[in-house]
Amino acid sequence: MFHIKTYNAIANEGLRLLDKDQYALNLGDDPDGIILRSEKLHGMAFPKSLKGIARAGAGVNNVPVEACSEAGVVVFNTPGANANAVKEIVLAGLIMASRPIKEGMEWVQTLSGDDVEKQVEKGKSKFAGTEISGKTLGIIGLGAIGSLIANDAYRLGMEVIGYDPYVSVETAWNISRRVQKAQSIAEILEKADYITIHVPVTPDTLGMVDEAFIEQMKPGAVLLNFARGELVKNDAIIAAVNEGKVRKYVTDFADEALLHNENILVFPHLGASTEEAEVNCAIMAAQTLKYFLETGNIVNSVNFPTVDVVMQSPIRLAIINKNVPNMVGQMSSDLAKHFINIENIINRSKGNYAYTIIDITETETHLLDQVVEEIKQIDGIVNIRVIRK
Ligand SMILES: NC(=O)c1ccc[n+]([C@@H]2O[C@H](COP(=O)([O-])OP(=O)(O)OC[C@H]3O[C@@H](n4cnc5c(N)ncnc54)[C@H](O)[C@@H]3O)[C@@H](O)[C@H]2O)c1
Ligand SMILES: O=C(O)[C@H](O)COP(=O)(O)O
Repeated sequence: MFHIKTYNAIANEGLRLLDKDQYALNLGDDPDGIILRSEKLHGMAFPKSLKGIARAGAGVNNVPVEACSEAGVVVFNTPGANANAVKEIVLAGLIMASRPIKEGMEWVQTLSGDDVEKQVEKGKSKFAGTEISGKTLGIIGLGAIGSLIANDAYRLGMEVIGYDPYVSVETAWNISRRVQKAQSIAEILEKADYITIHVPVTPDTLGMVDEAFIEQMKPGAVLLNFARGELVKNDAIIAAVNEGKVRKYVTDFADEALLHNENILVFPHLGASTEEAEVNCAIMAAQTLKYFLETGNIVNSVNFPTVDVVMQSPIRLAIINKNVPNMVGQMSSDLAKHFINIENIINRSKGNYAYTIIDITETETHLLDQVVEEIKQIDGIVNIRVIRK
């Protein structure tokens, strides 16, 4: 029986993939796996039982990924599962920044009398706006979300220019050839009337929108941030909006300092909050975690390499080890010493850690226990799991 702890509202369509005879949800304090959305796990003491954390969503900055690697906990996310939802809200943000739709709708609710129609026609000129068609959209980060926005904004008549020095080959194939590729962020800032950011928070991107960034923007440009609040220095953007240097700031990340400013549109972190995205994310998170717990195979992990091998042998050893020389050699010689036959072995690394899968022939329990103990003693082994077919 695997124990799974959930945080936040995880759609049932995902949770019901965890069959009741094999999985217990939110029982006890020793989970094998966690499924969560934006709950912050920083500072959490990991129980020894914990093997994997699945983020039903894209951003993993709420999970202490480095500490998870050290503890041998595999962290997963759900690439692309909520990208369409974010794309649609960004398109809404682009239009809301261009036309005072919300203000106009609020105003019309204040009217009364049998000449409402006449009042509307008289007063509506206060709510005229501009169109996005013909304007230039600069996109920073052309991953799952940025690439969808690029294609649709082009279809809506915008000139689109994107910047992403690490874009994946798969995503690059899906981006329209009409989308121009910028060589630098400066090129985006120089040309774009609207700028939208779709990068993760990393030490490189933290606070990337600062005074120097804003200084390079076209006067009166609009900034949209549906990626993370930490990417933008709030003091800098508030000052720029108040001076009129930035026409509107549209963000999905609330902060008291951003509220009650008519030129800052704050959404309550709604980017991924659609029925479809919540279901997609929950299903992908549950499937990925289940696959890992049951087979040891790793897909969609942010801290360990992809290792996806059909299990044909009766016993699999799934080992997390430091990425240092001679690990595989030492594990193999421990097995050889006991005449245990290796049928398949794979070792892949990512950064400072590696993942090794060793499929072996049927082995008596006492012998298996002994060799597992020996492998555990090798300097650099973080943890080892025995999975039976
Ligand atoms: N508002 C929401 O509800 C919501 C929903 C989903 C994702 N997000 C946020 O959006 C981010 C992006 O999501 P995604 O699904 O597109 O992720 P993704 O991994 O598919 O794409 C991120 C892209 O950013 C690029 N990148 C990384 N560093 C960069 C840099 N310094 N300059 C330019 N490009 C850089 C990567 O190469 C990648 O192509 C997530 O990390 C998350 O923080 C927010
Ligand atoms: O990174 C993400 O996927 C989003 O920020 C979604 O967050 P949520 O699952 O809390 O809505």
